Amino acid sequence: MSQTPQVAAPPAIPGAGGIVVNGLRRSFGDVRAVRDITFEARPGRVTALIGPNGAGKTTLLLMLATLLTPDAGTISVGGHDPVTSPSAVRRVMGWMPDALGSWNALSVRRAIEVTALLYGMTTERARERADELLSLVSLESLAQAPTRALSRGQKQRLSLARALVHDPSVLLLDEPASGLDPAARVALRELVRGLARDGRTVLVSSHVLAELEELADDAVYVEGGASVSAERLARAGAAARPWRIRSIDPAHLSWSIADLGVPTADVSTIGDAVLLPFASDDEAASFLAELVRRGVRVTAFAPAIGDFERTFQGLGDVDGAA
Ligand SMILES: Nc1ncnc2c1ncn2[C@@H]1O[C@H](COP(=O)(O)OP(=O)(O)OP(=O)(O)O)[C@@H](O)[C@H]1O
Repeated sequence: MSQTPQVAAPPAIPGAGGIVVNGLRRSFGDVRAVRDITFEARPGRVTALIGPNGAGKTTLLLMLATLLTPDAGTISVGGHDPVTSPSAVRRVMGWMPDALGSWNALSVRRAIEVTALLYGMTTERARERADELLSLVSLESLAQAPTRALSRGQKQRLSLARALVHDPSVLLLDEPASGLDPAARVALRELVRGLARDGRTVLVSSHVLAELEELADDAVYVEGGASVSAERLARAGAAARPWRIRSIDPAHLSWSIADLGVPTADVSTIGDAVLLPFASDDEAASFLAELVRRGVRVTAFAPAIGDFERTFQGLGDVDGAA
């Protein structure tokens, strides 16, 4: 992705790359879909947008993508305001919606070319760009297929190709991995990480937290239309999380756990692994040392859930407004 943009974007505000959102609000009639969202997504990093169903994520993305006007608050995308300078934002921003739009009759190649033409590229350059992107998202073999014939995962890849046509510096990805098979997910992760490494700002919305753990550097949590405060996040992130423990001798492991005074209610099993909650990494490390000291032959000892998931689950347990 080292293409020179074919459409020169107006100069962005120096030092104002990335996405900066402050006090954003948007209602639909009586429904306050977004009531107070504030966050920053920085260039060179992948930022996860995390929240339960109906939290306001899609409404937020639509406002960032210039497709919906906020009722209040400010937005800067790559240094431009989507409300006052929507065309400038569209030039620097690539948007991958959670479902590919129509254009059913067009071939895959043509769908990319037409997008490139809409961004003002010449016919020749649009063709070249289609070649580059078909290869990038591994759709060369389907270049002539009508887009209606694509599977869900193939449509996702075409959608990503279209979002990248104009080599944007800011990328908004809504559930990008949905429908992708495991190999395509790994390829997507590597592609997105590479795009961020090159200095782009990437904001990814997904419900699959395990996937975001491997993809994102930072996270913004949204709940009931509002971004969650740093203070609440810190409390949620401090909640105990389960660790998965395995041993060559499961009976010795179980017996030692009981002998160490762990309440039975805290112990659960998945297959041949034991799950135990620890309040901190320090507590987990001490417990492991004790197991080893007792001669338990431990083969695996690791958190069963990642940081994003622990925080997400912890938010359900801590009190207080977002
Ligand atoms: N056009 C609309 N008209 C009325 N209500 C809407 C509209 N769009 C969204 N909403 C409401 O706003 C709230 C936030 O919706 P939004 O789609 O932004 O949530 P989300 O976080 O993307 O949810 P999900 O994770 O389920 O996709 C929901 O209560 C939804 O019903």
